[in-house]
Amino acid sequence: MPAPATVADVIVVGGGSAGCVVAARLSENPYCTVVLVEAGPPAPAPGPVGTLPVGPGSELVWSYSAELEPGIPATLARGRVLGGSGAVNGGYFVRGTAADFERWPASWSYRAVLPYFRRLETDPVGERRWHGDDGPMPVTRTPAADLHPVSRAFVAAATSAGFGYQADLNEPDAVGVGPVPRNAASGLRVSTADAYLGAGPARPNLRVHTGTTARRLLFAGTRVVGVEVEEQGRGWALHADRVVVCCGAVATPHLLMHSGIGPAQELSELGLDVLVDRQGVGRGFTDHPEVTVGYRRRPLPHRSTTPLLEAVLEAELDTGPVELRPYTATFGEAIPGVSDPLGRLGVALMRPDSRGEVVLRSADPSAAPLVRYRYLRTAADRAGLRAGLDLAERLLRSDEFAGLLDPPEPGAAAAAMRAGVGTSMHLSGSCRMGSGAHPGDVVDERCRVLGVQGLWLADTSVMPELTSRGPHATAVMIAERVAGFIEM
Ligand SMILES: Cc1cc2nc3c(=O)[nH]c(=O)nc-3n(C[C@H](O)[C@H](O)[C@H](O)COP(=O)(O)OP(=O)(O)OC[C@H]3O[C@@H](n4cnc5c(N)ncnc54)[C@H](O)[C@@H]3O)c2cc1C
Repeated sequence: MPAPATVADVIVVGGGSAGCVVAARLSENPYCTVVLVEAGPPAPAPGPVGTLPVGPGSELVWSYSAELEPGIPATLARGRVLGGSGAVNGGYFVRGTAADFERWPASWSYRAVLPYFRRLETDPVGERRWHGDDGPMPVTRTPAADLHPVSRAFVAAATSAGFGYQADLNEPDAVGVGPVPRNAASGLRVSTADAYLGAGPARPNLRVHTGTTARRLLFAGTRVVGVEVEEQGRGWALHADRVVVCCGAVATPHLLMHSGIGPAQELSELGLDVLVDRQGVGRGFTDHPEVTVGYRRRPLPHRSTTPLLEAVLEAELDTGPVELRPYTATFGEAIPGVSDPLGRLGVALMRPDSRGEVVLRSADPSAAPLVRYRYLRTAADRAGLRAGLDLAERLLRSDEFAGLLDPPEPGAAAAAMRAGVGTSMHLSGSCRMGSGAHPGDVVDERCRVLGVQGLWLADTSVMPELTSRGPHATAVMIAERVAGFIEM
């Protein structure tokens, strides 16, 4: 017997990095009733930002089948817990740059989004005109004196190689090497569930349903009227005439397609009814391909008061085309269930040309889609990544690293490239924002789904171009902004 239907002013589907923000901001209005639906469990107690609970068997992630290049399979993790991917991620919290937002519609210029970046954070570092003093997300950096020896050697090697030192990587045009801003406090990761929902007393006008999975959006004609959900095997309905989908860049296009919004031919071939033919749903996403140069570490004389695993990534180098990430822990130390004894310097291509797609494999909404990356399809992408790997090899062989590691053999960069590409897990842009004139546009500049009424998207799926930094801080900014568009 189905449970009774529930009615609210707004339903937010997906309680991840963005969804928690949207639900919290909308429910600041006591006259607006909000229901937040999250498939995963409630937020766990904040854990050390240097440990990522995403390894095999983790109960806090969705595992998707992915194909990075034709014939190169991979498993892709995304957060499945209140707080979403931001509750399990590496804690690097770097904004997109001013140049990144020049590639977005003019209404999302850096000038337009800066107030939302400031509103979401408390960051005592840097010039006040760029930063917020009283926002929910704490932003911290490892002090220079406490840097892990690997981070310290990396900063010294990069500056000796001619790269500028950048104390605040969240300045609008920041490039160079410097400490990584993190969404962490006292070494513990702070997700948006912690920062926006955990703080303060529960609000009577906000109901949070964890362990509840949205299967389909419900429509009357082309107006959204609610969401069909499943909780412990029972299906029931939630009703509202405003729905905000925040399921992340894989699950948002999946939910839209199962609701009849997507490439008509693909939906019809699976026997799904087509409500609106939108070619861009699931198509054209980008992510930062990453290849690491591995090395054998020597025993490290880490004498700071900072615990060794407080942060996996304390410092980084942004050159523009690539980002170099000197991980301070092996992946075996950082990810429970993973076995990898090598130290690693990651190299990620930050403005790749190659585009991927999220493809339905079944008409059953509980069946996971396939994520096809099509990484490194262009010569420019391959050359850009290769140049970054050569730089990584050079830095690791520099004097600054002497004594910390066995320098990689000459040719390590080429060998790393041959060994195959990995992913930064920054998948974005699978339901891109635009004017509506382009067949690939899925939402307008206020993030309303084109062709239907009452439906918004607010997560990394809407990014028209992936930022040249990790997307987490930008996801929170998008959520802050979209909440303002919906306010009752
Ligand atoms: C392992 C890992 C490490 C990363 N490290 C970094 C990093 O250090 N820095 C950085 O900038 N970025 C990082 N990222 C990327 C970043 O965390 C994400 O891009 C960002 O958190 C995405 O936010 P979102 O709101 O779009 O989606 P998510 O945070 O993924 O939220 C989506 C939510 O929707 C829920 N959901 C999905 N489908 C349904 C459904 N049908 N019904 C109900 N609920 C549903 C999910 O369970 C999830 O909670 C990392 C990602 C991963 C996976």
